[in-house]
Amino acid sequence: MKITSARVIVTCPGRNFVTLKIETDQGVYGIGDATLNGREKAVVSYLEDHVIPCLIGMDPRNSEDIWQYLYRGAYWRRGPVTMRAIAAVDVALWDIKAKMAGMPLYQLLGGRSRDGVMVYGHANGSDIAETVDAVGQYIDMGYKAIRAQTGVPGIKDAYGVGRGKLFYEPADAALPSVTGWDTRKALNYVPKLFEKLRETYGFDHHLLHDGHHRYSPTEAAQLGKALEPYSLFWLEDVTPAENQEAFKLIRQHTTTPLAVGEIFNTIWDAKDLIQNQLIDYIRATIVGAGGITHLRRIADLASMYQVRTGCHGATDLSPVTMGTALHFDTWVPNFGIQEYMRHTPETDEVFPHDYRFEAGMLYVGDTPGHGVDIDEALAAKYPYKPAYLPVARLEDGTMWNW
Ligand SMILES: O=C(O)C(=O)C[C@H](O)[C@H](O)CO
Ligand SMILES: [Mg+2]
Repeated sequence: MKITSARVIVTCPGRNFVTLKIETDQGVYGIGDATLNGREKAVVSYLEDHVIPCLIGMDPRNSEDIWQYLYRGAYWRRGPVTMRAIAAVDVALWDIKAKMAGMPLYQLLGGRSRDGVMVYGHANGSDIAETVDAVGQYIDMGYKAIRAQTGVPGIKDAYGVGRGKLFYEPADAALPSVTGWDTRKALNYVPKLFEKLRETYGFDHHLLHDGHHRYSPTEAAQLGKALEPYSLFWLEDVTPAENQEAFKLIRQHTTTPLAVGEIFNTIWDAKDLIQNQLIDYIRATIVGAGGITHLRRIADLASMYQVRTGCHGATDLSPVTMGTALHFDTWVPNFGIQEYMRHTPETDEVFPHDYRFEAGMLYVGDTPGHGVDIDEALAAKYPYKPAYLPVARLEDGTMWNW
């Protein structure tokens, strides 16, 4: 069996997506997501100029060997561009393998470990009152777990406050828009949001919050401690994770569970955090961390330390990643939760899929493969539009982490 062609499809049905389609001499094809929000074209070039020429003629059944070929063979290992390109190839090859076997992908991974996948949605508002309402709407839709982000008085365009009710779409401008940050103001305000949420809705739902890499380790510890009475499911990316040692300090001071890893590319980014039991949830996902082949290694390492999975699932991860993640989540023994930001109806039309939401859970279908396709004719109607993620500055102009 041979790979006969591989093509990159770029489409913007409301936001940009990069998709790889691999075709074979047996008429079976596979689809993989390669979207890197705000830097999409870098992955397009990596795939078209440096990966696809090597793939033609290879046996698509050898997905492990092809993964190693692309990872070791590049010599320049890791990084978001390389690992997204590898992920796209890997997912397309698993899709082909599962289609050839006539099975849904989760069967090839080891079958079902659960009936459905608990997801969390994104509630946000410009202040506490609006955010409390938004959380209520998610509860009414049946969600069991909800991430809550609020605007903070005195902070311009605080992280996580969206333009739409059901999703947050930060990549919104042809050049990066400038947002603000003020740690003191956030530290004073965010605990009040969770106090109000628990007062209003009680303790039956899981609540989550994303610090989005903004706090220092000491400030992160303060926030974790202040949130303890409200029993969060997790506090995410509360400090940047390049320096994994920093989490030791946070851990000494708070029992609020910690989640990290949506920007991780490989097991090496997560290794010390996991082995030192400095986090509770690992957020690495299919498209970010080299596809199924690599993510399952991260999950296996995590399982030894009782760290559970919590795959990233923002709107910049295409339905192909969402569908594939759901197969992974349906199988992975140490599953924790899956993020689920709804895509626009236009995106759902371009990427027909068989997963479905019901009562706070997502369920995979039994279509052979990962169950997500691309309508190429429709995709062609939505040309690429440059869109950057914002940047963040402190009040005095100092550049901060967005
Ligand atoms: O979903 C989350 O937790 C995020 O932090 C979303 C990110 O800001 C988004 O994926 C960036 O592209
Ligand atoms: Mg996040």
